[in-house]
Amino acid sequence: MNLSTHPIEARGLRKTFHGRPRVDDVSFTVAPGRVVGLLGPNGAGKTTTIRLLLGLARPDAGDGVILGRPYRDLEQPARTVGAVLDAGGLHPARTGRQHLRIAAARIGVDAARIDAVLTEVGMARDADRPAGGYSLGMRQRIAIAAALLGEPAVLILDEPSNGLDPAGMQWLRLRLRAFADAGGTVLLSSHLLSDVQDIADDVVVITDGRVVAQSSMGDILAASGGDLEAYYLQVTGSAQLIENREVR
Ligand SMILES: Nc1ncnc2c1ncn2[C@@H]1O[C@H](COP(=O)(O)OP(=O)(O)OP(=O)(O)O)[C@@H](O)[C@H]1O
Repeated sequence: MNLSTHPIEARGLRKTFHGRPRVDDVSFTVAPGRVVGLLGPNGAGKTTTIRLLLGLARPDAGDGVILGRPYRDLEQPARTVGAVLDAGGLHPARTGRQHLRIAAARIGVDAARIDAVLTEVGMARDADRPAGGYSLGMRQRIAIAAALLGEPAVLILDEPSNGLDPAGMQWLRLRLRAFADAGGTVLLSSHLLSDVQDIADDVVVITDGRVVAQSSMGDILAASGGDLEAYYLQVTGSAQLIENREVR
């Protein structure tokens, strides 16, 4: 295996909850310099797949592999992989800056990085307010700042645009594009198809825990008349659902 070819690899991942497979034989790869969009309806298994890749859940079968190893076996996992999972996870009494200080100390990053990432995510002005008073978008910006803190080579982001305002979304698109263009590797889940259409090089679509489509964005747009949403609705079977529910 050439380690540099695919920094992110899902190899036959399977996870069962209460006897029902919720992630079932999921395989895909993400090459350096690529942004891959992980799409699928609510409950499809995107977050579970991401948790399996990040070693936060144990697969019943298959492997999640980052730079050739399971996440937990990486020498400096949090400096290798920047992750955004749940913007709700901030302690309400701690300020944004305190969260980043704790994260920086834990992963061995110089505290001087904190001001840099706070400025980058547009949170310098609000960094010393308790997170309990932050809006969803502000919490999301702190979560993104934490992911960038260790200058990772790989970003794995679960709905990173959640709560961001249009300027924040545009900043994130440009940031992720620049990150990938500099050789970084990005996996992001999102329901915002226009966002994904603008940024992703490749798309993996999951429905009911299984990969139902994976393709380059170029091929998808060529085949769908430039419309990722039409493609998505088709491959997830949602187009049929909408037709059946159409108000006459
Ligand atoms: N810890 C758990 N225990 C039981 N069921 C779970 C657990 N985690 C996830 N599930 C179930 O697995 C399925 C996939 O959930 P997951 O969060 O991965 O979906 P998702 O694609 O991220 O959805 P959404 O777009 O709504 O965030 C859902 O049916 C969910 O209820």
